Amino acid sequence: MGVGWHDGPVPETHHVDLCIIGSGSGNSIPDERFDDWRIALVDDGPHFGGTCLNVGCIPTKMYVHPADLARMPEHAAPLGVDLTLDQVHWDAIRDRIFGRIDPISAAGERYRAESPNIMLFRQHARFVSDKTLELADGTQITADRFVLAAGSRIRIPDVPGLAETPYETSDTVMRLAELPREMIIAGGGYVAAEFAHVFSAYGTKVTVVVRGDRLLRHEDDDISYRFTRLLGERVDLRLQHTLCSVRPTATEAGPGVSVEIAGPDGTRSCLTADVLLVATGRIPNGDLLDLDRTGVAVGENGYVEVDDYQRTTADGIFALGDVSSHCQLKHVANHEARVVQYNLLHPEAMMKADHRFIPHAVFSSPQVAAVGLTETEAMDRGLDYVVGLKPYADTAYGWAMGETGDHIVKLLADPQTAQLIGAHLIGPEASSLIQPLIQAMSFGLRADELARGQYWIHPAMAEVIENAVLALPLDHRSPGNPA
Ligand SMILES: Cc1cc2nc3c(=O)[nH]c(=O)nc-3n(C[C@H](O)[C@H](O)[C@H](O)COP(=O)(O)OP(=O)(O)OC[C@H]3O[C@@H](n4cnc5c(N)ncnc54)[C@H](O)[C@@H]3O)c2cc1C
Ligand SMILES: NC(=O)c1ccc[n+]([C@@H]2O[C@H](COP(=O)([O-])OP(=O)(O)OC[C@H]3O[C@@H](n4cnc5c(N)ncnc54)[C@H](O)[C@@H]3O)[C@@H](O)[C@H]2O)c1
Repeated sequence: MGVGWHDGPVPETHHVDLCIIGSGSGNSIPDERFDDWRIALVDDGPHFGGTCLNVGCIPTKMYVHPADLARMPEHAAPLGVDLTLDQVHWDAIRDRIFGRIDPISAAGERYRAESPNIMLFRQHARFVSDKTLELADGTQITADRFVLAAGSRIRIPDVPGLAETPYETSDTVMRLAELPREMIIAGGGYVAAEFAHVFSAYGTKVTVVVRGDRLLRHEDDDISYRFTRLLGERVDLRLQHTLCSVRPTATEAGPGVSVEIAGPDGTRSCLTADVLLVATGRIPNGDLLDLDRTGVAVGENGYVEVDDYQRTTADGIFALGDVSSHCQLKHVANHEARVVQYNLLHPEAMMKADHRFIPHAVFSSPQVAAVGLTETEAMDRGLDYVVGLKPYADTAYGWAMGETGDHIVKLLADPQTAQLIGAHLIGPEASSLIQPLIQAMSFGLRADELARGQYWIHPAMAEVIENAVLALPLDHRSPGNPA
């Protein structure tokens, strides 16, 4: 049986047409067009269906919506409406979310297990030789084609004491038995921004420890500094602080954590809480697959290298999603899964993935959404660009909502071609409002056409997009159009 990494009886061997590693986005590949393919689907996760469904996009946003509701009294009071938040029922929120998600995951697993042409293996897999995969129980799978959809896992920082201290991650924090009274969040990215909103809205006292001078440092400066200031009004932000050490504590109230942090001048201080949430990024899972044994090259920071067709450096092996994409976003993994699916079915006429305009959104409060270049990136590239900026407060719907000027839409455009090159939003419904801007960039619509070539419903919130486009110093006259 060759180079096994297990002890035990002689294992089984299977040959299939296609082997998919990862039941997240990889699971969307087999449809009825693959009914005459023999397929092996391998996943080692505790829940079938990958990150987005079980511990990612879907449950987090199901936590965000009740958090937005819990903040309604704050939003309503300045408008003359007194609301009171009586209580947040953590167990009811949690059980609604997982009462919905867990059966979907289980049904998905059952469906695949019962599919006549699919063998489902719920084990860890790694390559032992060219196009030969070995599972934890020693089963070997050879395949004509492989799809690596193995995702990413949480990066745990090397902090003294952390390994000996109970802590939470995004994989675990959503299933806590009780709402924490106090929480320390380490990190200043997506996960920190979203959970700081969720838990503080539910009533947890949240402290966020961030290495840099702001959260969401990859956003445009006008957005990230604004977001940091606004979140700082609701939670205790320790900017420019590093984690020195962590240790478990026990008080009358129960077990907890003590975290020593150091500020920019080296001054040390101590934070305590009942829960520590580590939110310091994710690393791709390629390193756990022994990819060198099958000729798959791994590039910078451990991401599997792929070409425009999602092909790895090994013939017949494709990769998609977090294992190969620096973006680590579900809509990117979904797009790439569609590309891989097409290319498996059409090997003679493959299609390319489209990575030109990848948007993202942070579902915090306020929401943040962006696509394209930040102003700093445009400057660094030496591009000629113009800026259009509009506060929500300058639009009729902004007046209705009592907007004060904190929330903005900022656009960058090329003054020669009038093409948008970047869009950055912070404010209500940013994740939805950005869509016409993504559309304009994707289809090459000029900014002046976008503003004046269609009706914008008055006085809807989307007028802030229209007005931001009109604020770009371009010639917006376009005869014969609705406006
Ligand atoms: C808290 C959180 C919130 C998020 N929110 C959003 C959001 O709002 N919007 C958004 O676009 N993205 C969001 N994301 C990111 C998104 O979830 C991921 O980009 C996406 O799920 C990645 O999909 P994938 O198919 O590449 O990998 P996954 O869905 O992670 O699937 C990989 C699967 O492969 C299995 N696996 C890995 N290695 C092996 C192996 N060697 N053998 C067997 N099985 C293996 C894993 O167990 C896993 O089930 C969020 C992520 C997190 C953590
Ligand atoms: N709305 C969304 O689309 C969404 C939501 C959540 C997560 N995600 C995805 O999940 C990924 C993981 O999210 P995340 O917030 O964990 O990662 P992130 O990359 O967004 O942020 C990581 C943060 O941790 C900090 N950090 C890294 N190492 C550290 C260390 N040793 N000590 C202290 N701080 C450290 C970084 O400076 C950064 O602030 C994201 O990259 C994103 O793609 C997306």
